[in-house]
Amino acid sequence: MSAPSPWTAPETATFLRVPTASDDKYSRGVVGMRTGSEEFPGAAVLGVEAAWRTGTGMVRYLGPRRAADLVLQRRPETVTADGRVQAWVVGSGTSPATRTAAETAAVRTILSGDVPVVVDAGALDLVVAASALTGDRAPLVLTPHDREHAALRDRLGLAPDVDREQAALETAAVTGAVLLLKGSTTLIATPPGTLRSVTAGVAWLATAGTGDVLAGILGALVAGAPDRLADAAACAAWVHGRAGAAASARHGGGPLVALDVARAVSRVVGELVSER
Ligand SMILES: NC(=O)C1=CN([C@@H]2O[C@H](COP(=O)(O)OP(=O)(O)OC[C@H]3O[C@@H](n4cnc5c(N)ncnc54)[C@H](OP(=O)(O)O)[C@@H]3O)[C@@H](O)[C@H]2O)[C@@H](O)CC1
Ligand SMILES: Nc1ncnc2c1ncn2[C@@H]1O[C@H](COP(=O)(O)OP(=O)(O)O)[C@@H](O)[C@H]1O
Repeated sequence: MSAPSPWTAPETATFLRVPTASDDKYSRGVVGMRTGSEEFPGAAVLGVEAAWRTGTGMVRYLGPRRAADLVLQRRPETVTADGRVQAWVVGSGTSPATRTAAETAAVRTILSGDVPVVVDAGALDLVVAASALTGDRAPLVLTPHDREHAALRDRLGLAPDVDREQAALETAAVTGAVLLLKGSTTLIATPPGTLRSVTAGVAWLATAGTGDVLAGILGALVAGAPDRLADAAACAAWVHGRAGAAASARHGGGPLVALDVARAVSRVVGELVSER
């Protein structure tokens, strides 16, 4: 296996879409988010803020009342009515232990649809091996951190203690999904066997909620380019990393909080696209 190839700033800049005179909110892509719960309502706010800040035509948020109220308080632009979307984000701020049967059914319907889905945190338990599928399934990007990846592999019957890069490629191949494996080095593995790495971040990103922000960034990018999941994943990780660095730099290189990272995304995107 060859070493992963590093994803670069110029690749990120080229990937990012800038609206033109002929765009409207729908042509730019709409991201739908089923995130947050009574337990973790803040994750909904973080992901929605990040999606808006990445640049998207619309964010639809569908979640528990308390989370929806908090989302609207922070971002009244958000649409809380169901409707057509070009990408879904599911699972951030949810837990299989407390997920209702109705929510499980709703997420399963999304997973078996044809719109691409970012599957994070508490929805990863609903991902099955591609070989176990009897019908169609949406194109997926899975976004576990290392512990969530280990749990996913365990459930899929894959060996523990495999080299991280090799394991990422194997999980992608077995699930048929793009795998974005979070960490100080984030890996993006694809089912056919490509492997990219992203090290754009800072260690201050090791704080609660930054993964929820990443899922929002990725959802927005997928909605704008639903046929380029692996590039969207690498681009999201890169933008997230730089936003983390920018958020820390605003505080003298000190600690950041997840909402700072989401807020910094607009500037990171702006600077990248103005340089191309
Ligand atoms: N603001 C929000 O709404 C936020 C919401 N969030 C949402 O939370 C959900 C769960 O995500 P997660 O990554 O925390 O879950 P997970 O991998 O299962 O980790 C649990 C593991 O950690 C360990 N552990 C726990 N406490 C520990 C300690 N003090 N010191 C050391 N270890 C400790 C614990 O070990 P144990 O206690 O069992 O020994 C277990 O192994 C998810 O939906 C996410 O989106 C987050 O993004 C945060 C911000
Ligand atoms: N030491 C680190 N250096 C750089 N980035 C990190 C580090 N630790 C975590 N990150 C990044 O921060 C994010 C953490 O996500 P996650 O573990 O899902 O947190 P949460 O569940 O609290 O939102 C990921 O994007 C990860 O790549």
